Amino acid sequence: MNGEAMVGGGGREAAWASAPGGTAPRGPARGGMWSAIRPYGVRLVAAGVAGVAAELCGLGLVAAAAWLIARAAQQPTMAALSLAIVAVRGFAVGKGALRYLERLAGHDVALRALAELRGRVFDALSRTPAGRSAALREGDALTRMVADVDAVQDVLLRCLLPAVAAVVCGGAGLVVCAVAVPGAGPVLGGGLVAVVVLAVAGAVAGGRAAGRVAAERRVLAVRTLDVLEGAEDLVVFGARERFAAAAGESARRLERAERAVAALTAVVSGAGFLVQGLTAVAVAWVAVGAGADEVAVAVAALTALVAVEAVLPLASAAQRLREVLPAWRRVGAVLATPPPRRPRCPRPLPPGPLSVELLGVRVAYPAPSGSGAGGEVVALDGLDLSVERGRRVAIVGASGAGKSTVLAVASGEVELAGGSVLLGGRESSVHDPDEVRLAVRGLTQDAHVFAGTVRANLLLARPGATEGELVTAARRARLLEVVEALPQGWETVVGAGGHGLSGGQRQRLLLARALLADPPVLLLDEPAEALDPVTADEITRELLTMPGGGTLLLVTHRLAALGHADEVVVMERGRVAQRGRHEALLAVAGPYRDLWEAELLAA
Ligand SMILES: Nc1ncnc2c1ncn2[C@@H]1O[C@H](COP(=O)(O)OP(=O)(O)OP(=O)(O)O)[C@@H](O)[C@H]1O
Repeated sequence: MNGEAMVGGGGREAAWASAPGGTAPRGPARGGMWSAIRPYGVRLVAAGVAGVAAELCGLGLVAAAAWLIARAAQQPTMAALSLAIVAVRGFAVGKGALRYLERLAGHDVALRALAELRGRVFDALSRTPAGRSAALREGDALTRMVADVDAVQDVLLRCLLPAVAAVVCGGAGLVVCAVAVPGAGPVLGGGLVAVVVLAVAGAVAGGRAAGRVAAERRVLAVRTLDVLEGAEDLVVFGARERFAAAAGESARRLERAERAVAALTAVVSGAGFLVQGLTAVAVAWVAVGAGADEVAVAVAALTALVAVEAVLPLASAAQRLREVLPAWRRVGAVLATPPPRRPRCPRPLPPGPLSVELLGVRVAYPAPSGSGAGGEVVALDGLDLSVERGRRVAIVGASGAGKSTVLAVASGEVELAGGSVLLGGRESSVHDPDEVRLAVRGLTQDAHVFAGTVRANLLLARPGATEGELVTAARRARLLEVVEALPQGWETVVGAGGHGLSGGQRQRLLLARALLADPPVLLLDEPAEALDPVTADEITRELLTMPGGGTLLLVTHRLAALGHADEVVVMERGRVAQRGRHEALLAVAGPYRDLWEAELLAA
């Protein structure tokens, strides 16, 4: 989690004044995918109408042309043909123009809806609770963001619009055919039903293959990301070939699954053309048998040909729908992430440092997928912890004891499975979540260095900071000596993720940024982790003794400087095992003394 909360859903928020319970969810309206498309409903209907009209023009063109050719063979006067000639020209021009309009309006809607949807998915991913975000932000999330969201375009352009046009045009063809030769109507009806059955059968048969394609794509995305992001580690550990081979195997499995889908598509299309030809022949045969004249026979047969052709896209639409439905559902699931709840009348936080109280807090993360553990990992198990305003408290404990989760709970970044959090004496839920996020923040383990100058990275925390404040924060974080040694000082440009800085320099920059923010509750998660022990202890001492500042919750593995902390909290398996002053804790046998002795031994 990034304590700086760079990403938020503010731009797309909707007021949910009618939500019950005094609080209202914040963010985009629920309703998932359709709510992103609904604003463009008029354009979508226009695209549908244009598509239907284009198909009808095509039908009219063939029917009028058939009539014209057959009638011309009877050598009537020119006047008897003039209307049909105009109609043929009109239908031909109309078909082209309307098809163009349909494509224009359809793609316009699809692209607008995609842009809207991408923003919403991005918002939803950014507010996904910590437990779930770990899985979502991997390669799988990348697939969802890109391929799954793109699939929505296909639902509109390749499923919905062709299906509407097919149904209307098939029905119109049936009417024209039945008017030309009444007995031919049921024959054409039979052909149309056969195509619909073929479409459904193709979609059902292709469902499993489409599911395999989607699953293989996901696996390939995750493996590709592993190979790209972990390239250096893979080379160091000599595992590059193995990982590349696994990614290659994934790509081959995807290819096989896609071939299966393509083969089925070819079979369904071939069968569709066969039905089309047979239907036209059968209609002509029935028309001749019914004693219709050659004009009616030509009109009925060619209309049947076009009507079935118009319905043929149903097969590919149904198959594509089967393929994109899982993507549609996955994006829907991401969008269904409940937005943080915001009180109807948020209470302002009191000024100055705030007290923090965690009462019976329980936090459970879903067990990592693929771990085989199933269920959940309990990170905090009924934790009670109160920190008075302005106090500087160190939180220590073995790895996995729940220290970082305590910080995430205090800043409201993680969902509680039980208990409550009080800030400044009031339930934190009565405050605006954005205000809480600004008031309770600092340095998290996965804080990010942005591409830009060192100065810009620091000012991100407090754009209005003076040069003096900048220098003080940098000095406290031992960043000043780093800045002075850089070629362009504060204006030195660093790459995304701190590229161009050493691990320790990056850590100092992130700490300086957190100190510059100077919030009412400062959270620092292992701020000196990447530094040598002497500097780490110096910085810890500085953080615990610096004048001013807010309430401090400092997670650390270094105990040497904790004599300066107002209190040390020792955590074990999601609970507070011990708490008190450093000296008092050392005086009794217990986990703190064990940690201390382990540190001495390591030193
Ligand atoms: N996103 C997550 N998904 C699943 N489990 C998680 C997640 N984050 C933390 N956990 C689990 O919750 C427990 C507490 O994690 P936490 O990060 O709070 O421990 P910690 O004391 O800060 O550890 P460390 O000192 O190693 O940073 C651990 O068992 C961890 O595996």
